[in-house]
Amino acid sequence: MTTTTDRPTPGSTMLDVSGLKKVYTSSTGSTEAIRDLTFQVKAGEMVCIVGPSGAGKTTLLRCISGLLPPTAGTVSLEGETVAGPPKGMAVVFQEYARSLFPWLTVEQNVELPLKEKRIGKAERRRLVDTALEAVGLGDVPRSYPWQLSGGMQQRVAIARAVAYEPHILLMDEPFAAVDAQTRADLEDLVRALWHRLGVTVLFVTHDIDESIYLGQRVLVLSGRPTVILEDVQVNLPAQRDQLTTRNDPEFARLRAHVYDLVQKAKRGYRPEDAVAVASTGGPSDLPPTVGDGPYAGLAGA
Ligand SMILES: Nc1ncnc2c1ncn2[C@@H]1O[C@H](COP(=O)(O)OP(=O)(O)OP(=O)(O)O)[C@@H](O)[C@H]1O
Repeated sequence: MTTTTDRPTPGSTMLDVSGLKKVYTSSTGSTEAIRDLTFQVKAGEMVCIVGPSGAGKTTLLRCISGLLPPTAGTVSLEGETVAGPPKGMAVVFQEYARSLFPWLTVEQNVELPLKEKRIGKAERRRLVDTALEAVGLGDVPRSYPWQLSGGMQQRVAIARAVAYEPHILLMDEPFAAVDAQTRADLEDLVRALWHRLGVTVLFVTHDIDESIYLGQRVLVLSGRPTVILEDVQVNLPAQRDQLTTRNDPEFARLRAHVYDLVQKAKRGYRPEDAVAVASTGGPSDLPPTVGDGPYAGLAGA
Protein backbone atom coordinates (compact mmCIF):
# COMPACT_ATOMS: atom_id res chain seq x y z
CA MET A 1 0.00 0.00 0.00
CA THR A 2 1.27 3.47 -0.88
CA THR A 3 1.00 5.94 2.00
CA THR A 4 2.48 9.26 3.07
CA THR A 5 4.84 7.35 5.35
CA ASP A 6 6.80 5.89 2.42
CA ARG A 7 6.79 9.17 0.51
CA PRO A 8 10.03 9.73 -1.46
CA THR A 9 12.72 12.05 -0.18
CA PRO A 10 11.99 15.69 -1.11
CA GLY A 11 14.20 16.70 -4.00
CA SER A 12 14.57 13.19 -5.45
CA THR A 13 13.19 12.65 -8.96
CA MET A 14 9.47 11.92 -8.76
CA LEU A 15 8.51 12.13 -12.43
CA ASP A 16 10.81 11.65 -15.40
CA VAL A 17 9.40 12.31 -18.88
CA SER A 18 11.99 11.46 -21.51
CA GLY A 19 11.69 11.94 -25.29
CA LEU A 20 7.91 11.58 -25.06
CA LYS A 21 6.14 11.46 -28.41
CA LYS A 22 2.47 10.76 -29.08
CA VAL A 23 0.91 10.28 -32.49
CA TYR A 24 -2.80 9.44 -32.69
CA THR A 25 -3.60 7.18 -35.63
CA SER A 26 -7.00 6.33 -36.99
CA SER A 27 -8.61 5.27 -40.26
CA THR A 28 -8.83 8.96 -41.23
CA GLY A 29 -5.12 9.66 -40.76
CA SER A 30 -2.66 10.51 -38.03
CA THR A 31 -2.20 13.48 -35.68
CA GLU A 32 1.16 14.17 -34.09
CA ALA A 33 0.07 15.64 -30.75
CA ILE A 34 3.39 15.55 -28.87
CA ARG A 35 6.71 15.61 -30.75
CA ASP A 36 9.35 15.49 -28.06
CA LEU A 37 8.96 16.30 -24.38
CA THR A 38 11.69 15.85 -21.79
CA PHE A 39 11.41 17.18 -18.26
CA GLN A 40 11.66 16.08 -14.64
CA VAL A 41 9.62 16.94 -11.58
CA LYS A 42 11.22 16.56 -8.16
CA ALA A 43 9.41 15.13 -5.15
CA GLY A 44 7.52 17.88 -3.36
CA GLU A 45 7.54 20.31 -6.31
CA MET A 46 4.54 22.22 -7.65
CA VAL A 47 4.88 22.50 -11.43
CA CYS A 48 2.33 24.12 -13.74
CA ILE A 49 1.87 23.53 -17.46
CA VAL A 50 0.45 26.13 -19.83
CA GLY A 51 0.18 26.22 -23.60
CA PRO A 52 -2.19 27.11 -26.40
CA SER A 53 -5.46 25.24 -26.84
CA GLY A 54 -4.89 21.92 -28.59
CA ALA A 55 -1.18 21.89 -27.67
CA GLY A 56 -1.41 18.42 -26.17
CA LYS A 57 -1.71 19.14 -22.44
CA THR A 58 -4.44 16.57 -21.83
CA THR A 59 -2.59 14.07 -24.03
CA LEU A 60 0.51 14.59 -21.86
CA LEU A 61 -1.43 14.02 -18.63
CA ARG A 62 -3.04 10.91 -20.08
CA CYS A 63 0.40 9.53 -20.96
CA ILE A 64 1.73 10.38 -17.48
CA SER A 65 -1.26 8.73 -15.80
CA GLY A 66 -0.81 5.56 -17.82
CA LEU A 67 -4.12 5.92 -19.70
CA LEU A 68 -2.41 6.31 -23.09
CA PRO A 69 0.72 4.49 -24.30
CA PRO A 70 3.40 6.83 -25.72
CA THR A 71 4.38 6.38 -29.38
CA ALA A 72 8.03 6.86 -28.33
CA GLY A 73 9.89 7.84 -25.20
CA THR A 74 9.16 6.96 -21.60
CA VAL A 75 7.40 8.20 -18.50
CA SER A 76 8.81 7.04 -15.16
CA LEU A 77 7.34 7.61 -11.74
CA GLU A 78 9.61 7.08 -8.75
CA GLY A 79 11.99 5.19 -11.00
CA GLU A 80 9.41 2.82 -12.47
CA THR A 81 8.21 3.02 -16.07
CA VAL A 82 4.52 3.91 -16.24
CA ALA A 83 2.59 1.26 -18.17
CA GLY A 84 -0.86 1.67 -16.57
CA PRO A 85 -2.47 3.82 -13.86
CA PRO A 86 0.28 4.09 -11.18
CA LYS A 87 -0.54 3.38 -7.53
CA GLY A 88 0.81 6.56 -5.99
CA MET A 89 -1.07 8.96 -8.30
CA ALA A 90 -4.39 10.77 -8.03
CA VAL A 91 -5.99 12.91 -10.73
CA VAL A 92 -8.46 15.80 -10.43
CA PHE A 93 -10.30 16.73 -13.61
CA GLN A 94 -12.15 19.84 -14.71
CA GLU A 95 -15.54 18.08 -14.89
CA TYR A 96 -16.21 17.57 -11.19
CA ALA A 97 -19.88 16.83 -11.89
CA ARG A 98 -18.89 13.85 -14.04
CA SER A 99 -16.15 12.63 -11.74
CA LEU A 100 -18.39 12.33 -8.66
CA PHE A 101 -21.05 9.64 -8.31
CA PRO A 102 -24.42 11.39 -7.79
CA TRP A 103 -25.95 8.40 -5.98
CA LEU A 104 -23.19 8.40 -3.33
CA THR A 105 -22.93 10.90 -0.48
CA VAL A 106 -19.93 13.19 -0.16
CA GLU A 107 -18.19 10.87 2.31
CA GLN A 108 -18.98 7.77 0.24
CA ASN A 109 -17.46 9.45 -2.83
CA VAL A 110 -14.29 10.21 -0.90
CA GLU A 111 -14.20 6.73 0.62
CA LEU A 112 -14.64 4.75 -2.59
CA PRO A 113 -11.01 4.69 -3.83
CA LEU A 114 -9.90 3.81 -0.30
CA LYS A 115 -12.11 0.71 -0.39
CA GLU A 116 -10.54 -0.22 -3.72
CA LYS A 117 -7.16 0.26 -2.07
CA ARG A 118 -8.34 -2.24 0.60
CA ILE A 119 -7.82 0.11 3.52
CA GLY A 120 -9.55 -1.01 6.74
CA LYS A 121 -12.78 0.63 7.90
CA ALA A 122 -11.37 2.61 10.85
CA GLU A 123 -8.49 3.99 8.80
CA ARG A 124 -10.90 4.85 5.96
CA ARG A 125 -13.05 6.78 8.43
CA ARG A 126 -10.03 8.72 9.66
CA LEU A 127 -8.77 9.52 6.14
CA VAL A 128 -12.22 10.64 4.93
CA ASP A 129 -12.83 12.86 7.97
CA THR A 130 -9.36 14.41 7.77
CA ALA A 131 -9.64 15.09 4.02
CA LEU A 132 -13.12 16.63 4.28
CA GLU A 133 -11.97 18.77 7.20
CA ALA A 134 -8.89 19.87 5.20
CA VAL A 135 -11.01 21.14 2.29
CA GLY A 136 -13.54 22.82 4.58
CA LEU A 137 -16.36 20.31 4.05
CA GLY A 138 -16.41 18.67 7.47
CA ASP A 139 -20.05 19.71 7.95
CA VAL A 140 -21.61 18.12 4.84
CA PRO A 141 -20.46 14.46 4.76
CA ARG A 142 -23.97 13.08 4.24
CA SER A 143 -25.01 15.51 1.51
CA TYR A 144 -25.14 14.39 -2.11
CA PRO A 145 -22.89 16.12 -4.66
CA TRP A 146 -25.87 17.61 -6.51
CA GLN A 147 -26.90 19.42 -3.33
CA LEU A 148 -23.61 21.36 -3.35
CA SER A 149 -22.31 24.33 -5.35
CA GLY A 150 -19.79 23.77 -8.17
CA GLY A 151 -16.91 24.96 -5.99
CA MET A 152 -17.95 22.61 -3.17
CA GLN A 153 -18.20 19.69 -5.59
CA GLN A 154 -14.67 20.37 -6.77
CA ARG A 155 -13.59 20.42 -3.10
CA VAL A 156 -15.08 16.93 -2.76
CA ALA A 157 -13.02 15.79 -5.76
CA ILE A 158 -9.91 17.31 -4.16
CA ALA A 159 -10.74 15.66 -0.81
CA ARG A 160 -11.07 12.31 -2.57
CA ALA A 161 -7.63 12.77 -4.16
CA VAL A 162 -6.05 13.91 -0.88
CA ALA A 163 -7.58 11.07 1.18
CA TYR A 164 -5.94 8.62 -1.22
CA GLU A 165 -2.56 9.93 0.03
CA PRO A 166 -0.98 10.13 -3.41
CA HIS A 167 2.69 10.85 -3.94
CA ILE A 168 1.79 12.89 -7.01
CA LEU A 169 -1.39 14.80 -7.76
CA LEU A 170 -2.25 15.57 -11.39
CA MET A 171 -4.73 18.37 -11.93
CA ASP A 172 -6.19 18.97 -15.41
CA GLU A 173 -7.68 22.48 -15.52
CA PRO A 174 -9.51 21.75 -12.27
CA PHE A 175 -10.90 25.25 -11.72
CA ALA A 176 -11.92 26.14 -15.28
CA ALA A 177 -15.63 25.71 -14.55
CA VAL A 178 -15.97 27.73 -11.33
CA ASP A 179 -16.43 31.47 -10.77
CA ALA A 180 -13.44 33.77 -10.18
CA GLN A 181 -13.88 34.12 -6.40
CA THR A 182 -14.27 30.37 -5.88
CA ARG A 183 -11.30 29.81 -8.14
CA ALA A 184 -9.10 32.06 -5.97
CA ASP A 185 -10.24 30.16 -2.85
CA LEU A 186 -9.50 26.80 -4.48
CA GLU A 187 -6.05 28.00 -5.60
CA ASP A 188 -5.28 28.89 -1.99
CA LEU A 189 -6.64 25.52 -0.87
CA VAL A 190 -4.29 23.68 -3.25
CA ARG A 191 -1.29 25.74 -2.08
CA ALA A 192 -2.22 25.05 1.58
CA LEU A 193 -2.66 21.29 1.01
CA TRP A 194 0.57 21.14 -0.95
CA HIS A 195 2.44 22.84 1.91
CA ARG A 196 0.84 20.66 4.55
CA LEU A 197 1.08 17.29 2.80
CA GLY A 198 4.32 17.67 0.86
CA VAL A 199 2.67 16.08 -2.18
CA THR A 200 4.11 16.63 -5.67
CA VAL A 201 1.66 18.54 -7.88
CA LEU A 202 1.50 18.79 -11.68
CA PHE A 203 -1.15 21.34 -12.57
CA VAL A 204 -2.40 22.06 -16.10
CA THR A 205 -4.16 25.36 -16.69
CA HIS A 206 -5.08 27.81 -19.44
CA ASP A 207 -4.75 30.66 -16.96
CA ILE A 208 -1.29 32.27 -17.00
CA ASP A 209 -1.84 34.17 -13.74
CA GLU A 210 -2.96 30.98 -12.03
CA SER A 211 0.14 29.10 -13.25
CA ILE A 212 2.45 31.74 -11.77
CA TYR A 213 0.47 32.14 -8.54
CA LEU A 214 0.56 28.38 -7.91
CA GLY A 215 3.78 27.12 -9.41
CA GLN A 216 7.43 26.96 -8.50
CA ARG A 217 8.01 26.35 -12.23
CA VAL A 218 5.85 26.88 -15.29
CA LEU A 219 6.43 24.66 -18.32
CA VAL A 220 5.30 26.58 -21.40
CA LEU A 221 4.37 24.32 -24.30
CA SER A 222 4.55 25.15 -28.00
CA GLY A 223 1.63 24.59 -30.32
CA ARG A 224 1.11 21.12 -31.75
CA PRO A 225 3.22 19.02 -32.31
CA THR A 226 4.30 19.91 -28.80
CA VAL A 227 7.73 20.63 -27.44
CA ILE A 228 8.72 22.73 -24.41
CA LEU A 229 9.20 26.41 -25.24
CA GLU A 230 10.58 27.28 -21.83
CA ASP A 231 10.84 25.98 -18.29
CA VAL A 232 10.16 29.21 -16.37
CA GLN A 233 11.37 29.43 -12.75
CA VAL A 234 8.94 31.26 -10.46
CA ASN A 235 11.08 32.99 -7.87
CA LEU A 236 8.25 34.36 -5.77
CA PRO A 237 8.16 33.97 -1.97
CA ALA A 238 6.82 30.58 -0.82
CA GLN A 239 4.16 32.27 1.32
CA ARG A 240 1.70 33.59 -1.25
CA ASP A 241 -1.61 35.37 -0.99
CA GLN A 242 -3.94 36.66 -3.64
CA LEU A 243 -3.31 40.36 -2.99
CA THR A 244 0.36 40.64 -2.09
CA THR A 245 1.65 38.05 -4.56
CA ARG A 246 -0.33 39.36 -7.51
CA ASN A 247 0.89 42.91 -6.74
CA ASP A 248 4.54 41.83 -6.62
CA PRO A 249 6.53 43.38 -9.53
CA GLU A 250 8.14 39.96 -10.10
CA PHE A 251 4.66 38.48 -10.59
CA ALA A 252 3.96 41.13 -13.26
CA ARG A 253 7.29 40.44 -14.97
CA LEU A 254 6.67 36.67 -15.03
CA ARG A 255 3.10 37.11 -16.25
CA ALA A 256 4.30 39.29 -19.15
CA HIS A 257 7.04 36.80 -20.01
CA VAL A 258 4.76 33.74 -19.99
CA TYR A 259 2.05 35.65 -21.85
CA ASP A 260 4.63 36.56 -24.48
CA LEU A 261 5.67 32.91 -24.85
CA VAL A 262 2.08 31.67 -25.17
CA GLN A 263 1.32 34.34 -27.78
CA LYS A 264 4.38 33.24 -29.76
CA ALA A 265 3.26 29.60 -29.43
CA LYS A 266 -0.17 30.49 -30.80
CA ARG A 267 1.49 32.10 -33.80
CA GLY A 268 3.40 28.91 -34.49
CA TYR A 269 6.76 29.89 -33.00
CA ARG A 270 8.97 26.92 -32.11
CA PRO A 271 12.36 26.72 -30.32
CA GLU A 272 14.07 25.62 -33.53
CA ASP A 273 13.10 29.04 -35.01
CA ALA A 274 15.29 30.75 -32.39
CA VAL A 275 18.18 28.45 -33.28
CA ALA A 276 17.71 29.23 -36.99
CA VAL A 277 17.68 33.00 -36.37
CA ALA A 278 20.71 32.82 -34.09
CA SER A 279 22.74 30.70 -36.51
CA THR A 280 22.05 32.90 -39.55
CA GLY A 281 22.65 36.03 -37.53
CA GLY A 282 19.93 37.60 -39.62
CA PRO A 283 17.14 39.86 -38.47
CA SER A 284 14.46 38.18 -36.39
CA ASP A 285 11.27 37.39 -38.27
CA LEU A 286 9.50 36.24 -35.13
CA PRO A 287 5.87 37.15 -34.81
CA PRO A 288 5.03 40.30 -32.83
CA THR A 289 4.96 39.65 -29.11
CA VAL A 290 3.89 41.25 -25.85
CA GLY A 291 4.56 44.79 -26.98
CA ASP A 292 1.41 44.86 -29.09
CA GLY A 293 -0.77 42.68 -26.86
CA PRO A 294 -3.13 43.50 -24.03
CA TYR A 295 -0.22 43.33 -21.58
CA ALA A 296 1.71 45.98 -23.55
CA GLY A 297 3.87 47.96 -21.17
CA LEU A 298 4.31 45.10 -18.73
CA ALA A 299 7.21 43.52 -20.59
CA GLY A 300 9.89 45.46 -18.82
CA ALA A 301 8.09 45.62 -15.49
N1 LIG B 1 -8.26 10.48 -29.38
C1 LIG B 1 -7.74 11.33 -30.26
N2 LIG B 1 -7.62 10.98 -31.57
C2 LIG B 1 -7.05 11.80 -32.46
N3 LIG B 1 -6.55 13.04 -32.15
C3 LIG B 1 -6.66 13.44 -30.88
C4 LIG B 1 -7.24 12.62 -29.86
N4 LIG B 1 -7.20 13.30 -28.69
C5 LIG B 1 -6.62 14.48 -28.95
N5 LIG B 1 -6.29 14.56 -30.26
C6 LIG B 1 -5.61 15.68 -30.93
O1 LIG B 1 -4.36 15.89 -30.28
C7 LIG B 1 -4.09 17.28 -30.15
C8 LIG B 1 -3.85 17.62 -28.70
O2 LIG B 1 -5.09 17.46 -27.98
P1 LIG B 1 -5.19 17.70 -26.40
O3 LIG B 1 -6.60 17.49 -26.01
O4 LIG B 1 -4.16 16.90 -25.71
O5 LIG B 1 -4.79 19.25 -26.29
P2 LIG B 1 -4.98 20.26 -25.06
O6 LIG B 1 -3.74 21.08 -25.02
O7 LIG B 1 -5.35 19.53 -23.83
O8 LIG B 1 -6.22 21.12 -25.57
P3 LIG B 1 -7.15 22.14 -24.75
O9 LIG B 1 -6.24 23.16 -24.16
O10 LIG B 1 -8.03 22.72 -25.81
O11 LIG B 1 -7.89 21.33 -23.73
C9 LIG B 1 -5.28 18.01 -30.78
O12 LIG B 1 -4.94 18.34 -32.11
C10 LIG B 1 -6.38 16.98 -30.75
O13 LIG B 1 -7.28 17.17 -31.83
